[in-house]
Amino acid sequence: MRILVTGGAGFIGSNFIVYMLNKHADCKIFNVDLLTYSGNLNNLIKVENNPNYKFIKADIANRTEVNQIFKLGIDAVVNFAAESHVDRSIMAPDIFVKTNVLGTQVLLEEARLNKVSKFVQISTDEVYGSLGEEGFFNEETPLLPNSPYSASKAGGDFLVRAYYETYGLPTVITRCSNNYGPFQFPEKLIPLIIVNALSEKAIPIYGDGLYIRDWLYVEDHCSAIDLVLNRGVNGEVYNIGGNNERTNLQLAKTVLRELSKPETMIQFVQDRPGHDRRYGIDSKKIRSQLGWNPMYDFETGIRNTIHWYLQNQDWWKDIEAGEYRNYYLKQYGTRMSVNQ
Ligand SMILES: Cc1cn([C@H]2C[C@H](O)[C@@H](COP(=O)(O)OP(=O)(O)O[C@H]3O[C@H](C)C(=O)[C@H](O)[C@H]3O)O2)c(=O)[nH]c1=O
Repeated sequence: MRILVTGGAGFIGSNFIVYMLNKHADCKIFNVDLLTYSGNLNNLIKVENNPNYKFIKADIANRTEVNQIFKLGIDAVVNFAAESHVDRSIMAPDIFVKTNVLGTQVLLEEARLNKVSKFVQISTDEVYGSLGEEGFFNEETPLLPNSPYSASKAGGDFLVRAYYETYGLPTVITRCSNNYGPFQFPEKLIPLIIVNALSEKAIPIYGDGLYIRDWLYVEDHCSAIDLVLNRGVNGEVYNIGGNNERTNLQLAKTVLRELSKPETMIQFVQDRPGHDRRYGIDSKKIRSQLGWNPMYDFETGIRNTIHWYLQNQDWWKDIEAGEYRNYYLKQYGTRMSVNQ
C-alpha cells in the first residue's frame, strides 16, 4: 500500500511512520510535512534511509503542492497534519482554520479526484467538548468544541463526513484522547513537566489543577490507527482512549516523584480561557469491533517517556534554544510569575 502520511514530522505522525515501517514490509510511506515549529525530521532518523520512506516538504492547504503529491500514486491517506496546541489557538486562531479546515478539504478533494481507497482523519476527543465528573464521550456524543483548536478540528471532521456522504469517499475518523510518549513537543503538559523539572524550572499548572485528561501512550495510538486503516468501516468514527484519567496535579506529582524532584516546583498559574474540565473516552467500539487493546499501562508508559527525555536531552535542548522558548516567555511572562 502507498500511504500518504501528512504531518509525519510531528509527534504522533513520526511515531506512526516508524511503527508502520517496522511492522509492514509491504507499505511505502510518503511523509508530507510543512516543517513548522513542531515538525522535526530528527524524529525520523531511524527510517530516513529506508527505501520505503520518502519525505516531501509541502503545505496541505496548498492545492498545487498537494496535486503534485497525488501524482506519485497514493492508495491511502492518513491525515495527522494539524495545528494542535490549544493555547496557541487562543492566541492565533487563523492558522488553525487554515491548516485544520482548509488543509483537510484540499486533501479530501485530491483524494476524491484520485480515487484513494481509504482516507483516515486523525481527530481528537476535544471536538466533543467537556465532561463533568460522570460519563464518557462515545462516537454518538454531539460535537460541542470550546476552543478555536477543537472548533477547527470539528470543522475538518464535518468535511470528512460530508465527503463520505456526498461523494462516497471511503473515509474513517479516529478521535483520540491525550497522547504522550517520545518526541512530543514540550509545549504539551507531560513533556513540559519533564523538561522543566530537568531544567530546574517551575511547573506551571493552570487554575486549580483538577482538570482531568485521559492519557494514551502514543504507540498504542499508532496500533489503533493501523487497525482502522486496514479494517475500519467506511463512514465510521472510532474513539481511541487509554482509560487512564488523571488530574493535571496528580500527573505533575507523579512525574516529579519519578524524577526525585520536589513538589514545590509546582506553581499554580492563571487558568486557560474556556478550559475543558474533563475528557473521558469510551473506546468500546474499536475494542469490540476491531479487537484493539492498548499494550501500555500508564505507569510503564510514563516511565518510558521520562526515560526517553532523559536520554534525548539534545533533542529538546535544541528546541528550547529556538522558537519554543520565545513562545513560552511571550505567553507566560505576562500572565504569571514563575521563577524562571
Ligand atoms: C501546557 C499546560 C497545560 N496545562 C493543562 C491544560 C490541560 O488541562 C492539560 C493538558 O494540556 P495540553 O495543552 O497538554 O493538552 P490539551 O489541551 O488537553 O489538548 C491535547 O490533547 C487533545 C486530545 C488534543 O487534541 C490536543 O492536540 C492536545 O494538545 O494540562 C497546565 O496546567 N499547564 C501547562 O503548562
